Amino acid sequence: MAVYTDIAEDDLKWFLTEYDAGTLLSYKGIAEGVENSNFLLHTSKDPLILTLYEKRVEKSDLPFFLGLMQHLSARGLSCPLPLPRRDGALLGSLSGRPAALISFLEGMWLRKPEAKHCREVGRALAEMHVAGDGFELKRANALSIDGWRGLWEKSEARAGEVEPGLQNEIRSELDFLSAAWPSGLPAGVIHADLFPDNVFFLGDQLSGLIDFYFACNDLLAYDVSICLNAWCFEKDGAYNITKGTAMLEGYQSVRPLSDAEIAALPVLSRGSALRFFLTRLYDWLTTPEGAMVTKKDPLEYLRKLRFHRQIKTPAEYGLSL
Ligand SMILES: Nc1ncnc2c1ncn2[C@@H]1O[C@H](COP(=O)(O)OP(=O)(O)OP(=O)(O)O)[C@@H](O)[C@H]1O
Ligand SMILES: N[C@@H](CCO)C(=O)O
Repeated sequence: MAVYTDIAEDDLKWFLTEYDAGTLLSYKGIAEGVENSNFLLHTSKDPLILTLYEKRVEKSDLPFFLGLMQHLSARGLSCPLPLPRRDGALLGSLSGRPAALISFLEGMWLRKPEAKHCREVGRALAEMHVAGDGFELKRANALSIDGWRGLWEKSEARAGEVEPGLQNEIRSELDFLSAAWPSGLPAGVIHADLFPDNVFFLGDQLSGLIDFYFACNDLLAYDVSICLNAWCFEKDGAYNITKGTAMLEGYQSVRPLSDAEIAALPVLSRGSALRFFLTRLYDWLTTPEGAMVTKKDPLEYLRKLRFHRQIKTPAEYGLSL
């Protein structure tokens, strides 16, 4: 569960005096999520989410994340909107942590997404890419090609505990990706973590995107590859081409991919599978037993990486070329 930092009611009430948020009626910790501590607040006004930013989030990145939500929301994307304090700041401090209040988004995430939902996600991702245009702050992607080797080196010595022989496989994958990584593709603001638990639906209707705390500037098609990995595989590890087609059609109904972006999809998908493999592997090896966080299986992403490695043409993702 993700409530790393507890808050005292009096501290919270004091914190809320800085905002025009109404009076506090109740608050409770939200178990989901792994990065930050989240609380649902009921007040005499609208419900709110209170987020305390934990140690993996750089404080200097918070203006980018919060400003981005404001920017996207102003352009019509359904995403949480940070509530400004009375002094105009978006960020405050509570229980020794940087803290923000953001609007509560209705909906819930889908445990078993279908192709029709993948189409909606593709469309929303493209809408986010278009809406991100003109956002002035910049944030490099620390978890892209230049960051992977360093991340791998932190786990390499113990990687054999997860699967024997991993060292050679990952080293040659890193060499391949360093040589083959595309340049010159369209870039902009990407979400970078648009997994099912970060997309809310009301019935079959997508109601909004959350969790912009990995957002950064990078290749737009890399974000598409993250979504293919996160949405279009079945629990048994098989790629579902119907979901892939729906996702890519949804995306291209808003922002058509260029030939160069399509050609790069297999390499980008290998990269994004490796990225989630590496962060999961690190967490797997370093999170103490008994910690109140559900550890995510790194091998799920190793299997996806192996799938992308044997792709012969991007048509295999479900694109009609
Ligand atoms: N604006 C919001 N409206 C409604 N619920 C929200 C909102 N923001 C967060 N939540 C709730 O809090 C949970 C965790 O949020 P979030 O995914 O941002 O946390 P996180 O710790 O950054 O997680 P992770 O990076 O693991 O996805 C969500 O699954 C959702 O239940
Ligand atoms: N979405 C990530 C975790 C949080 O960023 C994963 O599934 O590994």
